[in-house]
Amino acid sequence: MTTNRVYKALTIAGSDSGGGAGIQADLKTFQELGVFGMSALTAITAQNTLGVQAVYPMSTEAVAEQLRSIGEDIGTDAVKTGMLFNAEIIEAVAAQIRYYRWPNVVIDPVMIAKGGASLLQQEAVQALLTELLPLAAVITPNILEAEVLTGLTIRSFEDKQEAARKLAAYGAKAVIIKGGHEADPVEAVDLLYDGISFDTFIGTRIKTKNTHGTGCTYSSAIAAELAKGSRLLEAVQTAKQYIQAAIEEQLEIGHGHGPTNHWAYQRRLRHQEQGGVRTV
Ligand SMILES: Nc1ncnc2c1ncn2[C@@H]1O[C@H](COP(=O)(O)OP(=O)(O)O)[C@@H](O)[C@H]1O
Ligand SMILES: Cc1ncc(COP(=O)(O)OP(=O)(O)O)c(N)n1
Repeated sequence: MTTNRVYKALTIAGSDSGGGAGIQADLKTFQELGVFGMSALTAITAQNTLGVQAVYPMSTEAVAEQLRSIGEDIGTDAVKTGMLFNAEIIEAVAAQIRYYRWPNVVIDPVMIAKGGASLLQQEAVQALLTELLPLAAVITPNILEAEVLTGLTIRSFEDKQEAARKLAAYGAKAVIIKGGHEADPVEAVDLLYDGISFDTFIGTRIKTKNTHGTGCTYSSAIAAELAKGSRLLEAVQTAKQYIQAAIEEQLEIGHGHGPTNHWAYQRRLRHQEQGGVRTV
């Protein structure tokens, strides 16, 4: 009997009852990319495609205890953090990551949901910068999050480069400034800085309102690929392909901003393997 090596990834994030973002999006992404997914819940949100109706944060004890359960028994090959909500949870998460020396920490600095609900208290920004960034293999802010974290106004490519350098100075090994919210009607461009040089990842911009959970999905895909042993550049390349497929093959779910499609990426790979012959 042969036993295959199982790669594991842990998401530390909030629950989205509508299934589009948060822990639900993260676990779907891990599964699709062939990684065993685990979770530690930081908050429960009552949420759907129309917005966030309520937020119920977990106690720091509950968050720390979930992480201990994983650390004492299972371990992980990568960690992704999403909604962390307050400074106390951030400190508890950082302490456990340090204690268990978990590798491949991907930080998605979730702040505000699409409808405007706050998923991170303003006073927690400093804790994110000083406690979590030094542990990060990569941090993946969108433009607004990069502005809040750096205090810069980001308008140009040079602004994005400056923001990335500033975030790397906090100790993050790499920074990706995502371009999903930019005005470019043709391309969605993400900028990667690894502390030495810059790379861009270019996707075709899809005109759609169904982009709920794109940031969660993208950062989880990076974490899953790192868990399997990919280098950061390859991991981001795969994540970009995953998110492109997940946005392009839209799902019509709910009445607002619909979710990403987690079936799309593997379907495309199968299609390519079959020499372009599409099976239903
Ligand atoms: N309309 C779109 N078309 C193609 N790619 C997109 C679109 N919107 C976002 N993306 C991509 O999805 C990923 C997540 O980015 P973004 O939406 O900016 O994150 P967030 O959900 O954190 O705001 C990035 O790779 C970004 O370029
Ligand atoms: C529980 C929870 N976590 C994170 C988010 C934000 O997800 P994101 O991928 O940034 O997508 P939008 O909120 O922009 O749709 C969330 N909404 N809920």
